[in-house]
This record gives sequence, C-alpha cells and structure tokens, in this order.
Amino acid sequence: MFRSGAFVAEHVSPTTDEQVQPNGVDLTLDIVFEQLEPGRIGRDGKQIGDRVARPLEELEQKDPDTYYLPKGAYVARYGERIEIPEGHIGFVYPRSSLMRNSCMLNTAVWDAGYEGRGEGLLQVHHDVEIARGARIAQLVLAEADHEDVYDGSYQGENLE
Ligand SMILES: O=c1ccn([C@H]2C[C@H](O)[C@@H](COP(=O)(O)OP(=O)(O)OP(=O)(O)O)O2)c(=O)[nH]1
Repeated sequence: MFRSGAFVAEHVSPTTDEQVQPNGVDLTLDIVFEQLEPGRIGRDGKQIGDRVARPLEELEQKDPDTYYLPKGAYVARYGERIEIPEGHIGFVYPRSSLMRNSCMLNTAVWDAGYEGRGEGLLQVHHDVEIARGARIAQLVLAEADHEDVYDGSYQGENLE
C-alpha cells in the first residue's frame, strides 16, 4: 500500500505545507551538475565521473537563483533530506509540469534504511528555466518487505 503524503512528510525535511501532496511530498531542486568525465560501472564496483555544479545565472538581465538549462542531461540534487523508513520502498516521479515542459527526471529505487540528499537524472529535451528551490519531483513511499536495510556507498550522502 502507498502511504499518505502526511506520512511521507515525516521522513522528508525540511518540508512546507505546499510540498505535502495527497500521496507524497514534493522535492525541490538544490544543485544542478554537469558531468565532465566518463564514469564506470564494473562487475565489481563503480565510479562516478567528475562533475561540476552549473552556474545559476549567466547574464545580468536574467532572474537570480535560476538555472537556465539548454537541452541536455544533468544530475539534479534535491534540497531535502530523505529517510526511507524500514518496511518501505521509495519512488520519485517528476512533477508533471516538468514533463509538460519537455523535461524528465529519471530515478532509481530508494531502499529501506537509506538516508541522505539524493539525486536524479534531469533530462532537458527543450530549453527550460528552473528556479533553485522550485518543486521538481514527488517522493512516494510504499510498504515493502525486506531483509536487510540499505548499507551502500550513498548512505548519508550530501548531509552537511
Ligand atoms: O533516483 C534515485 C534513486 C535512489 N537514490 C538513492 C537512494 C538509494 O537507496 C541509494 C542507492 O541506490 P542504489 O542501490 O540503486 O545504488 P547502487 O548504484 O546500487 O550503489 P550502492 O550499491 O553503493 O548503493 O541512492 C537516489 O539518490 N536517487
């Protein structure tokens, strides 16, 4: 069973009332990265390629604190700390307005026991402007059986 937005909000911080949806909690955009170097997925381990944070505004007449993204693929870091409670699995979906603007967020499985500020693949199929702190995605939680809890290399990532 999928949990209510109010339940999900207990595991996402910080959250405002505006972020709490009937079936989940909206996640905001914190930082956009561009990958510079190839990564590697091996049979035994992996390596994330070097990346650089994209500048927020390049021209003075543009809105401050806004990403002006040309067509391409970026890694987006969410603004919220997420904790996937035991007995659950998390899924992140793009906000539909992002999709309606020809952009997409590709995401993977959020494991029980994971805690951190995670990332998603932001695919920009048409140039778009996204303000830093704008809502771009929604996290939902479903009840799920599992034996172990998450203990991988991304545990506790991006928490200051
Ligand atoms: O779109 C997603 C999906 C998941 N995660 C977080 C939560 C998840 O629990 C963690 C690890 O994901 P996964 O298990 O897919 O990582 P991996 O590539 O298998 O690496 P590791 O074995 O080190 O965990 O990353 C994200 O940040 N973004």
